[in-house]
Amino acid sequence: METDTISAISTPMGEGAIAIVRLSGPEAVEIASGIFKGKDLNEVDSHTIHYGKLVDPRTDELVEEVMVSVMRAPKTFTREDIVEINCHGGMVSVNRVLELVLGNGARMAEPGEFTKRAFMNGRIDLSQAEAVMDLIRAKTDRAMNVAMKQIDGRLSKMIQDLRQDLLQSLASVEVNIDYPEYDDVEEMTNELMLTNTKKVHAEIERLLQTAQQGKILREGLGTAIVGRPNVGKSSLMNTLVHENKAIVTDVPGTTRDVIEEYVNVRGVPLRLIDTAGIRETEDLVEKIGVERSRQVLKEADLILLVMNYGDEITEEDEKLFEIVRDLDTIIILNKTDLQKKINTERLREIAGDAPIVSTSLIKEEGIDELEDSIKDIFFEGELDTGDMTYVSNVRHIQLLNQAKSALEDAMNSMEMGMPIDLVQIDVTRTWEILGEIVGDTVGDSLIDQLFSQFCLGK
Ligand SMILES: Nc1nc2c(c(=O)[nH]1)N(C=O)[C@@H](CNc1ccc(C(=O)N[C@@H](CCC(=O)O)C(=O)O)cc1)CN2
Ligand SMILES: Nc1nc2c(ncn2[C@@H]2O[C@H](COP(=O)(O)OP(=O)(O)OP(=O)(O)O)[C@@H](O)[C@H]2O)c(=O)[nH]1
Ligand SMILES: [Mg+2]
Repeated sequence: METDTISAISTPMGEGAIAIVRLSGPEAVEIASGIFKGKDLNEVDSHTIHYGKLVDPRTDELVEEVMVSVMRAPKTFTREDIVEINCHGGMVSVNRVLELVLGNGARMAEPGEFTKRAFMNGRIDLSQAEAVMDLIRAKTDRAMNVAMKQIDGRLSKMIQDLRQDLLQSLASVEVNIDYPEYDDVEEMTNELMLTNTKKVHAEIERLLQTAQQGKILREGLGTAIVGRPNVGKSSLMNTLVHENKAIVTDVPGTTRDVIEEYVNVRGVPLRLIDTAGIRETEDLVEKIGVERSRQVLKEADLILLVMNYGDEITEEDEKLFEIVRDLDTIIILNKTDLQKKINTERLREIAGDAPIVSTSLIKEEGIDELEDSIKDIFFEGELDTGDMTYVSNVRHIQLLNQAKSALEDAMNSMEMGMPIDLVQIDVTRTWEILGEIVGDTVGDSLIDQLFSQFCLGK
């Protein structure tokens, strides 16, 4: 248990209706009581909220009018005593309250220190703590659902079950080493070890398969809108986000900067990127234009390549098609309300396997079809029930990959008939690596580093 009492502003910096200064630690109630006028907070029931005024005990000066919640350990977020001071949500007011608390025995909390205490005191494990952060950063409903399930401990339970399986086979090896005279024990041990490692290996592979989708759910499917100037890229952006985010004019070259927006299309979280049209100016086209879009294209998970129905296919278009050849691409044939000038046979040829969707953004036609094909690309036809456990955290993915290869070492050793104690080493290593995901076998420096990425006051 930590001995000091920490405090921080737990609401966003800025003007708001209410702001919260949170305290956690053994002195939390005592400190709050010392600056609170109204009643003795030491005497109130746990999980109750109280109206009163804050005064500076040294000067007797009135500081703020507040509501104070008192929550006693262990049934709290940190498992320590927690006091939350709800003050008027102004920058000056909330900072004054924080200063008052810090001047009366609390220490300024480090970023993520409340959640770190919840972890240290065993209320949540490391992957759950990380999910708290993911939840805050979630940009879409789906990303939030993934985080919520992880907070709920689903991934943790799966990992702990796998570790339990490994531990069981390790234990049986110990029995075998203790009683080497029983031949059948040795056989059973090897048998059990092999089935267990295979089972755990398969499960890790399955989890890793969810990782790609999980990462996209968390960060959004990076979707670049590209095409020549004036084809309707910004119009497409605005249509998909249902808002006029990007400026649309009939002047080619309207969009100068890359514009990013998060949007949910049929349950697929997209991070939409509107790019500047590739200009036809001779050297710019060759160098900066193509280079810049190449850069955006390289980082994108999905390309929306917009073409003009009322215009011929140009050299720039052909170049763009070459660049996107091996990427997930949807061709959007826009401005179908115009007189047809595009050679659709040629378009079909250069499009390769990419689906072509015809739209008239100005007439709001073809948008349903476009949304459908985005969904199809993401789910590749099969819609999941949303009941899966996703791995979405880069650190977890790395550890799962390490665990997988350690298990493969163990399986290879067994197949080659190596002594069981060699196998034991790899299986133990796997058990430890999996332990790092939930935080059972991690070092202090990693823990400090992880929590330091959290928000202040969390
Ligand atoms: N005002 C306020 N709102 C908040 C939080 C907070 O700290 N303060 N939270 C902070 O992030 C989130 C809620 N998360 C919480 C998670 C666990 C416990 C907690 O007390 N858990 C106890 C059991 C509680 C009970 O069953 O009565 C425990 O697990 O032991 C509290 C808040 C979101 N809203
Ligand atoms: N006729 C017609 N005009 C359209 C359609 N979609 C967009 N436009 C018009 O085409 C012009 C260019 O649209 P933008 O969305 O700004 O095109 P852009 O590709 O972002 O252009 P840059 O940013 O300059 O590269 C605007 O005047 C739009 O109103 C369409 O389906 N049919
Ligand atoms: Mg534009």
